[in-house]
Amino acid sequence: MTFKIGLLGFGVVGTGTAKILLDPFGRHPVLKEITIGRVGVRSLDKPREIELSPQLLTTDLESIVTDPEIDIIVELLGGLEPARSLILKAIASGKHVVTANKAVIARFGDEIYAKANEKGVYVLLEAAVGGGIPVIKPLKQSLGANRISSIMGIVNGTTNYILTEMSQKGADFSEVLAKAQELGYAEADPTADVDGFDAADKIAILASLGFGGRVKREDVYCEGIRQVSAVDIAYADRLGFVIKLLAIAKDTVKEDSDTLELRVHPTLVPKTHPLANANGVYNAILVEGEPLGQVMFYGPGAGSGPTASAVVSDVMNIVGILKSSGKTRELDPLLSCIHQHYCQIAPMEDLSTRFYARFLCRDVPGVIGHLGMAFGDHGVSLESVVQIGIRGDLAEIVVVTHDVREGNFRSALAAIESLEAIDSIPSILRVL
Ligand SMILES: NC(=O)C1=CN([C@@H]2O[C@H](COP(=O)(O)OP(=O)(O)OC[C@H]3O[C@@H](n4cnc5c(N)ncnc54)[C@H](OP(=O)(O)O)[C@@H]3O)[C@@H](O)[C@H]2O)C=CC1
Ligand SMILES: N[C@@H](CC=O)C(=O)O
Ligand code: NA
Repeated sequence: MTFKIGLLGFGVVGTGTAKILLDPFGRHPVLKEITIGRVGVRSLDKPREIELSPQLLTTDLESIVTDPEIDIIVELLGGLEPARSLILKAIASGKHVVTANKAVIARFGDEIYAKANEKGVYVLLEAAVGGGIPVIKPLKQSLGANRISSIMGIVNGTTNYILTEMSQKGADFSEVLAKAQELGYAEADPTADVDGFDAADKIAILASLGFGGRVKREDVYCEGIRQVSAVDIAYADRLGFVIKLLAIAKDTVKEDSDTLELRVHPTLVPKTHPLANANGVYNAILVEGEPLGQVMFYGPGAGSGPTASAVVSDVMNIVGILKSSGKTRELDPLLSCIHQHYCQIAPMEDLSTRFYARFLCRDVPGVIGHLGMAFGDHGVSLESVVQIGIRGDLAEIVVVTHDVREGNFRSALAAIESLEAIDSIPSILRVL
């Protein structure tokens, strides 16, 4: 039996996917039954890493998703359109879909899965989060017996690569970003990586799987890494932390409500924490549930081969189902998506966390006292106050707070900003 896939996109991940499919020796035998039927690209003239028969390549992507010969559509275009419309057309034509496109799923997942369920087809997305790390399928299947209380991790390879190079080699932000683009880690528009949008897409997807409800993408609070400076990386290091872009989804069960914290931001992570040692393009996702406790998924979060590994595993899963149960059976509820309700998201001002803040102060007597008083007035207690340096004619003061309600911390900052001794507050970061 042979199963034909229609590949939409033949870039970094599309090429990696074709490489695996064209070289099945030593891999799972089911791969020998999968062939590439058509490949959709934007430009037919572009030089390609792999030579495919020219008849396979087309710029008419619609003809691929409606081709009766194709069993599975693999969407590796990126971006919102035409990816969304092509996925919907593929579903309407009765095709199963595999996608690596977190941007589309995080925004249009409800529409896509509603149509897929109506049509009785699968839409699998292992490559969309954590690249090559198996995390979607474990969340859907292997961890299904648990009550998940938190999912927290490093889910963007590009920014982790940038932060690692900055902190370990003192590298310059834009040079490292260019290198990440060269290595095929970054999105077509790297703003999605740098400003945290890609990580926000991914945590929206993970939260939906872990907490069993739909998540509106716009509900994810999101800060990127642009404001992380070499100065803060160095202070963090002295204080025993590394700075990581964390994506966090946490159940905050209170007496009368069950809400989720949902956020992406650079975070000071204690060097002893398991997430602190995921460096470079590696991702790490720490899931906590009852009764399991903690489990961590770790591995390459981006790049051609690792991401293609996840794409092809999804294709194989669908082929396995098609081989064993034919095309007419009901969808497996552990592989499909059946959520109906939307998760309630807690407002950021109610978040309780530690903060790191760096102040530039006029070196007048008693400035630390003024800072301490302003914090105290708003119920913010300080874990450490470190007056470390002099920058020009200004004193640089770094504080780390105890856990504090974000709303209180922001009110304290507003009061501090108006103090005569305060020149500016160049950085505010959360601490794990
Ligand atoms: N790169 C990575 O490490 C990872 C990527 N992903 C996701 O995988 C997907 C693909 O990413 P990646 O391979 O890096 O992207 P690339 O930019 O390398 O490749 C995109 C491919 O899609 C084709 N394409 C894009 N738009 C159109 C269009 N409008 N019409 C026809 N063809 C089009 C391009 O054609 P042409 O070649 O002619 O330009 C190219 O072949 C994205 O959703 C990304 O988020 C997920 C995990 C990791
Ligand atoms: N641009 C993304 C690619 C994988 O999802 C990243 O850097 O993680
Ligand atoms: Na994955």
